[in-house]
Amino acid sequence: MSCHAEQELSTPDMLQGHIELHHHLFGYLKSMALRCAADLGVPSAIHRRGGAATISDIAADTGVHPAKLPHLRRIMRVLTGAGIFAANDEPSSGRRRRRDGDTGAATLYQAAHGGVPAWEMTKRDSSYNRALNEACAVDTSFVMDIAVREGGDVFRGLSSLVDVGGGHGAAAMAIARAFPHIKCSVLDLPQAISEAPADGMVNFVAGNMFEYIPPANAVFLKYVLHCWGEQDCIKILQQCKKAIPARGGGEREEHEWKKIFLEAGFSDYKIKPILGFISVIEVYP
Ligand SMILES: C[S@@+](CC[C@H](N)C(=O)[O-])C[C@H]1O[C@@H](n2cnc3c(N)ncnc32)[C@H](O)[C@@H]1O
Repeated sequence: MSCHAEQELSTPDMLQGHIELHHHLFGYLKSMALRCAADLGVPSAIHRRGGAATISDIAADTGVHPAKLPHLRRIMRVLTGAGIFAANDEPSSGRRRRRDGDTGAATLYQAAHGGVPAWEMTKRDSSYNRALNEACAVDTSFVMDIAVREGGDVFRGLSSLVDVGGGHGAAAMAIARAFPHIKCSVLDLPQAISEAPADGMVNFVAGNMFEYIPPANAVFLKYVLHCWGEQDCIKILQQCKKAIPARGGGEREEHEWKKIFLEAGFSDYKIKPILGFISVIEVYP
């Protein structure tokens, strides 16, 4: 047996490894989904409909509550991907959004933990808190080093950034390493911030993103919004918007000028350098 751990791996190899790890991590989903479909009697329901049924038909015939339709749709998508069922595109099959109220009062996590939401559990159970923060940090530092290398252009031109729900700061640190001039902060709940590594690279702020986000040129959110229903996402994004100062006058890059010119109705423009960094911009109607 051998292992490639000592070798320098290319980005595609690293990403392939990451995908394979996720396949193992979530491998149980297929068997759980299959068991769920069998317990609900989905195959018989389809059979009784002559071999083809919509998700709504299946829900009606198996007694699945209408509020759980998005969940049934996801289970069927997993099993279709696994080749157990086949799908024609239903008009609504593109909808993947989770809405507040879809799941009733509690999420699956809450149902499995006596009604306690995940971020309340991190406050109550220090070993769970540590495990979750460390797991996020390890995965995030791996992904972010690659993301910054491959798509780091989005951070160019920023002087400050706040990573909201940034945990132990792995993403903010990757950004700060690649762009040392960007003042990076992390906002997270006190139980996450209290154990974050204080290396001076990143400024940690304990708080609640529903109440206040420290001001910065840009707000970064990674693996945060997917934890929340629609209404909560809107509240978080409203706080994000408040944190980013409205843009007044200032220096702009070419693509930013281009957007303004085109939105103003001009058809084209030309930038003519004339002296050092001074240029003339011609704008054509
Ligand atoms: C799934 S983790 C993602 C962590 C990090 N962004 C990453 O990708 O590794 C979600 C984070 O949101 C934080 N969080 C949850 N509720 C929060 C709130 N009300 N205010 C600030 N952070 C919150 C959690 O503590 C946790 O660190």
